Amino acid sequence: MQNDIKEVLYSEAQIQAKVKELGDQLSVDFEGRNPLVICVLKGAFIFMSDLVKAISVPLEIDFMAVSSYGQSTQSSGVVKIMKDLDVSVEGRDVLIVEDIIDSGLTLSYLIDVLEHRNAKSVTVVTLFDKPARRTVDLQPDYKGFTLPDEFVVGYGLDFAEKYRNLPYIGILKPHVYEK
Ligand SMILES: O=P(O)(O)OC[C@H]1O[C@H](OP(=O)(O)OP(=O)(O)O)[C@H](O)[C@@H]1O
Ligand code: HPA
Ligand SMILES: [Mg+2]
Repeated sequence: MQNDIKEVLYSEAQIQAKVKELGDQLSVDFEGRNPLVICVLKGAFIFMSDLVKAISVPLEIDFMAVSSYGQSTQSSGVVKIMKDLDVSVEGRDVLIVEDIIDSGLTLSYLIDVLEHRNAKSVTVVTLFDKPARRTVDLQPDYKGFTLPDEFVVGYGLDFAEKYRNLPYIGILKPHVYEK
C-alpha cells in the first residue's frame, strides 16, 4: 500500500493536531446549540470519529452515505444517496462532516437536501479542501488543509475502496489509476 504513495502531504500527527484545533473552535461556536453532526460516509468516517471526541459540547450524530466517484478519480457528476439519515433534521442546527471537498458536487447536493428538509442551520466542516477542482461555487465554513490538484488517499479517503486505512494523507502514484 505504502509503495503506491508518491508523497505524504500531511502526517498522522499533523492531522491529529488540526482535528483538535477544529474541535476546539467548533466547541466554542456550537455552545448551547446541541448540533446534529452528520458524517458523510464512507470517506468521512475516520475524521468524524476523531472530530466528535475533540468537541466538548453535547451533540447528536447521524450518518448518510453518498457516492459519486466509484472506481474513478473524477466525479461521475451524479451524487447517489446510498443510505439516508435515521432522524429528521427539521429545526436542527446541522453540522456536516466531510473528508474532502473537490468538485463541490457532493456537498452542494447535500446542503440542498438538508435545506429542503428545513434544517434550522447548515454548517460545513471539511478536513481537506481542493479548491482548484471546484465546479460549483461553494466554501466550507471550517476547513483543515488546502490540497494541491492531485488525487489523494488515506485517513478515510479511497481509490476504488482501497487505502482508507492509511493514517496519513498522501498523493496516489498515477500508475495506480492509469493502468
Ligand atoms: O466535491 P466532490 O467532487 O463531490 O468530492 C468529494 C466527495 O467525494 C468522495 O466521496 P465518494 O463519492 O468517493 O464516496 P466515498 O466517501 O464512499 O468514498 C469524498 O469522500 C467526498 O464525499
Ligand atoms: N481522493 C479520494 N477521494 C476523493 C478525492 C480525492 O482526491 N476527491 C474527491 N473524492
Ligand atoms: Mg471515494
